[in-house]
Amino acid sequence: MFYRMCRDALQLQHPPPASVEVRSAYKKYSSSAIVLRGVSLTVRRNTIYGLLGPSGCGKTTLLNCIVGQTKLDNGIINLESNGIDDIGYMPQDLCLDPLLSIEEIFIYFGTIFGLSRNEIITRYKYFNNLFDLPPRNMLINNLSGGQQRRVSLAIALLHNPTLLILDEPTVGLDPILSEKIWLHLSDLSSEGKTIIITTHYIEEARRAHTVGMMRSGVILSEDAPENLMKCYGCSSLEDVFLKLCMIDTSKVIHKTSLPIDDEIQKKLLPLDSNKKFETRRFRAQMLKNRFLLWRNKQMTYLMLCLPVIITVFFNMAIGSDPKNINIGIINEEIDFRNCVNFTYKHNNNCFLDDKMYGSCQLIYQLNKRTYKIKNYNDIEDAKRSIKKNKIWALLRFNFNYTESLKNRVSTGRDSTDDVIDHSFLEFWVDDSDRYMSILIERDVTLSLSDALKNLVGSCNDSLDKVISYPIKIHDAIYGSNSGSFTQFVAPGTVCICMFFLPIIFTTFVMLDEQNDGILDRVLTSGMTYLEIALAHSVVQFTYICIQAIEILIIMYIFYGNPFIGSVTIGFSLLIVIGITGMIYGFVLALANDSHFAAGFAGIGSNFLLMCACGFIWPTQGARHFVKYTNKFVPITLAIEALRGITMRGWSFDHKAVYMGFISMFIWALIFYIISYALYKSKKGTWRKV
Ligand SMILES: Nc1ncnc2c1ncn2[C@@H]1O[C@H](COP(=O)(O)OP(=O)(O)OP(=O)(O)O)[C@@H](O)[C@H]1O
Repeated sequence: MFYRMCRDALQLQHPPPASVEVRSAYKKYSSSAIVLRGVSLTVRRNTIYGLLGPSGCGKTTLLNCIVGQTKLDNGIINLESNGIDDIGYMPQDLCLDPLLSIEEIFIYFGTIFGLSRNEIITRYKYFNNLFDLPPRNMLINNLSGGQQRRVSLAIALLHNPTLLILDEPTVGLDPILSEKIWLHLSDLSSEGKTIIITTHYIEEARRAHTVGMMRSGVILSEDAPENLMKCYGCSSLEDVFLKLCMIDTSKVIHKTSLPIDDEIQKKLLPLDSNKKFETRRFRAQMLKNRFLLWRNKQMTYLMLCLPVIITVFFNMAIGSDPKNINIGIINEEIDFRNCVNFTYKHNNNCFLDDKMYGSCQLIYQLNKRTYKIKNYNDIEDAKRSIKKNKIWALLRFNFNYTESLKNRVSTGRDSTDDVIDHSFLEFWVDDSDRYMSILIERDVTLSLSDALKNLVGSCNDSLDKVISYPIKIHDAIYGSNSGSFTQFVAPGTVCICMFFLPIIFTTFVMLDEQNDGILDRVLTSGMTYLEIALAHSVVQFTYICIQAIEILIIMYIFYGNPFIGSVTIGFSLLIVIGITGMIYGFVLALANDSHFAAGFAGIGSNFLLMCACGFIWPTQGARHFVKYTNKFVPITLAIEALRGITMRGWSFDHKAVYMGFISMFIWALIFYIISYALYKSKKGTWRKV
């Protein structure tokens, strides 16, 4: 009561109009974290308003609400300023990109606010003089805490805004510099600026025109410092604050529910009415990207080298048949060391007339296919060797193997059971590695076929035909008859590379943006998520094009994998895949708050995708529901399309090719919708809470 009378007596007759008005502001982060409990304050035009209060009382939350970064649950905020460019906000933390230099930070924020390069340089020189800034080429990361705060303050003042909101600008600074800052703020207020400043140093706030004392989410008192001291009969603001706390604590602390009157914010705050896209801000973001690419050369090299490394390693490691495989032989018809004494090759000999051994012929053919032969006498001993992985397979020739073959060939269907039995080659294999066992079986069968051809030699023509398989294999319609596994997997590898690399880059770059409040500060400067995403897309698109060219050159020119279709269509498909991967990267960045979680989600989803997309195994071989759903997995149809383009020369008019494109467009659209929905639902850094 006494205070009110005293205040009324001291009140100015015609106070300046309000520049910022907050009425009954309520904000809670959760039911147990009510931070603002009906804050009301008035900041007069061209004055300095010192917002004082202990740590955690809600000062930063209130400032965030004023700049529009955080939304009130209840209450009204009225700002005199028209647009976001009218506000200069210095957050409590640094919130500046640590990898940029001071000069680059000035250029970045200056461009956001539409300053010309000359204006930026002039402003830099001015602040350099005023705040004694470090050399302009120094990285933010390498500055001391005090130097960082000075740069941060200079950035908030850079575009000469009418309303300045400064969250503890003097914390940690030496007294001379704090003094300089306060003097400068006083000059600014007399030049027509309005300033809200928070500080822990209560006495420092004596220089403010008005002081608001805040505790537990309410303003306990608000007046000129000298009025407060006079009315409360104190000699310092510290004492006033102590007195206020003792008077009001009980009233304030227990007031936890929201007010009944539901007056909500009606007037749009500058951030809300900000345009979604402005060329100057897009240009600023592009500049920042360029600075960061230049600074972060390691990342740039990695993005350019990774496709090359993956493609080279793929061609070196995958698809070639294994060589020098150990195979055991039990040869009962002749000591295999003596094979060299007998005719191996087709020498116009006929095994019906000459002394030739079928076992020796087969060993010769296996040697030609680089198999290493190990001799065994005992079958159990040889099987033990298979179990110990010393040999992969075992072949056993009966003591009269060649003789039985001769009889079988000569007597045909009249051959006895013994003859038939002894003419069989016995074969055991280690099937724990299915691909190896298939290869060995194939090679043994082919070697046997070649060995038989040599054995019959020039016996007579019909015999040659009788012993060969009853099939005529003509030239392949697509591909070659001797196509390798590499050629089958190459399109899948290319598509996965083109899909996966943009996912990693986009996810990590977009998550980096939100690190340490950097995004918050930039958004508060007016930048929008759309501008950031578009500027990133330009960089990513450039990478996608370069990566596609690298991969095509290495996979199809350097390593000579078949590519008989249109290069333009193949290249376009890779670009579409890359763009879809990029949009999926946005989804991961929006769906996860940390690099760690996004990394897991990215690697996990890609692993699933690789299993189902037919990259390593034909989709027709999938089982159960995967068989019916794998074509709906991203890039399955794109891989089929690329295989059609490269191996079969198909063009756009072929269903497989246009379906590959259509499927990628649909997935891009789905990812876009998901990322948009995530963005809309996102609270915190990306959107206002
Ligand atoms: N995003 C959030 N979610 C939940 N609680 C939050 C969030 N941000 C702030 N708080 C809580 O709100 C309270 C007020 O925080 P705020 O940062 O506004 O205080 P402050 O007065 O600025 O403190 P200081 O001077 O230490 O910066 C704190 O208890 C804090 O833990």
